[in-house]
Amino acid sequence: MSGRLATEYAAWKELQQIYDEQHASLVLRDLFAQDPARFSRFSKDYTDPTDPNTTFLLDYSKNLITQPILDTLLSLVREAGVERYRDAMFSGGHINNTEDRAVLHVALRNFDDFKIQEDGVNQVADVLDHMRTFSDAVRNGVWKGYTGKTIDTIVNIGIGGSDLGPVMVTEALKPYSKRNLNVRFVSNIDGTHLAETLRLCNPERTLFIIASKTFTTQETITNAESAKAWFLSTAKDQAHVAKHFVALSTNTKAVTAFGIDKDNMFQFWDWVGGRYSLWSAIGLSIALYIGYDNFEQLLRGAHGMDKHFKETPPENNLPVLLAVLGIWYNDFYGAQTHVLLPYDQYLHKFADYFQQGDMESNGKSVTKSGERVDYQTGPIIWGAAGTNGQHSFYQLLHQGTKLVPADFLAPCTSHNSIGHSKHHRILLSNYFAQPEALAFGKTEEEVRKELGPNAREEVVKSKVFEGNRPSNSILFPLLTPRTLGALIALYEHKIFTQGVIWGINSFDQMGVELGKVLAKNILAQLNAPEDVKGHDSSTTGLIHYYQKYRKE
Ligand SMILES: O=P(O)(O)OC[C@H]1O[C@](O)(CO)[C@@H](O)[C@@H]1O
Repeated sequence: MSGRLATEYAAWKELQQIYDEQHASLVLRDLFAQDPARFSRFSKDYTDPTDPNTTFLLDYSKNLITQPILDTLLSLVREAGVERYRDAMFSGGHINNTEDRAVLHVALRNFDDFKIQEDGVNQVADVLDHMRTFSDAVRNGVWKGYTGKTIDTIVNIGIGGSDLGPVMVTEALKPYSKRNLNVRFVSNIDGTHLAETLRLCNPERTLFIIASKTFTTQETITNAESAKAWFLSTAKDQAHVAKHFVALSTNTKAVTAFGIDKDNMFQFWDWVGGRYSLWSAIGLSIALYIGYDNFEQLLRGAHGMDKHFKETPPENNLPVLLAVLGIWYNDFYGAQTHVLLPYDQYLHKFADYFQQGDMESNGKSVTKSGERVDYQTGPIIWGAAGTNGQHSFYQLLHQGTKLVPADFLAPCTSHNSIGHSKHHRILLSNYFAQPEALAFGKTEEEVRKELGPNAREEVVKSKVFEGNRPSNSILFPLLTPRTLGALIALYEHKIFTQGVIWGINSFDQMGVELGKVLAKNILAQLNAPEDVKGHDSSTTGLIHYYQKYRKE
């Protein structure tokens, strides 16, 4: 167990010194002017080691780095033992030290390549087989509802990692779906989410997937109970539940207590973290929606990236490069956030997904050995699909006072070539233009030249773009299941690498517990004003106000 403070590393101290001495002179305009080979120096073509057709380009030349800075960042990787930790993860080491668990989402997409020893790993193939058989049966119409009709709607009930991955991937891979099968997601405990979804469902033709690793999550279990009540209000007979409810969980006892047949349960294991679980049985809604073969392609794409991450030295290792660039801004430039900007409508949930993936993993302030960090850890992740973001928050990205490192992602070819790809050409012209504008800006001199000698001073100043705002660009031929798998795994391993450098445990989520406990206590006090006890005056006042105005 490492858990060393990152500030103790020699490379960290060196980076601080480099930042102090050089940051004022790290100007992208100059760096590009000085080095005509900057793009080829700081970009990499990725080719899946298991499939030459899965490729993408990572251009990281528009970052505030020089080769010596990058070398020092990579020394930090070596000093922090990233490679050792990576190997420990891949071999089933209990790197989730607070919960004493292995971290083996890589075993879910391994296809017998890496040798991994851990209970349950030898069952992965069986669960995948179960998923294949079941999803084929539903998609082919062999699996029927209680009145003999085929299934036309899947409703996944789950939250957090049991929701966000399937939501993101089913949106991203919509072109691969069988269009006569709808997939819907209910996550929020707010009854509106379930009610509005059920309005769109026919109980005779709806399959509910109850997705919960623990099968104790209040939101999911409450939504599942209400969905079952809704179903039984039409189906009447409890025996019909078996044809319309399946469970994805590690908790067999709770699943059977809920009334779901053991045969209709898809198993996974405690070494699969919720936010890393879309590759497991939690991906059943994905397999149902896009077909098992496409789901397997997604897994294979992720496996290719796993192999790259495991076998490539840091200087050519794409997740490692993204990780250290993030650290450079987060810890030395003081950037608080990182924005994900996919120029692909199908990826419109990508940032939402990695909000949990990154922030639940690296939003920690003590090291693995329990020491308070004296530096910044995980950034705030946010974003939106281009070009919508441009008409919303890009003003701040270009001219605001905050530094927001950005990742731009786009496919060279769209799945929808309407207008002879006119839309896509316009979209991509923006994808190319925005990082350029962020990096190189527009000088006062350029503005004056453009506006002429009579321009008002305040107008001139307002039109200046300082530039020097860093970004990465990721460009891929087409958004396929395999490419998406690779991209997700790229970011997963970036998060892993950063967590190791910061010395934190990226695989627990203690920070979500306190609110849950307080809510449970408050729920028992909501009936009468005299029950409201043990709170501060603000919380008490808020609950009293609610009690005065609520209607059942
Ligand atoms: O799958 P479960 O056990 O219902 O948990 C759902 C989510 O709740 C959390 O534990 C906390 O938000 C997440 O890590 C997890 O993805």
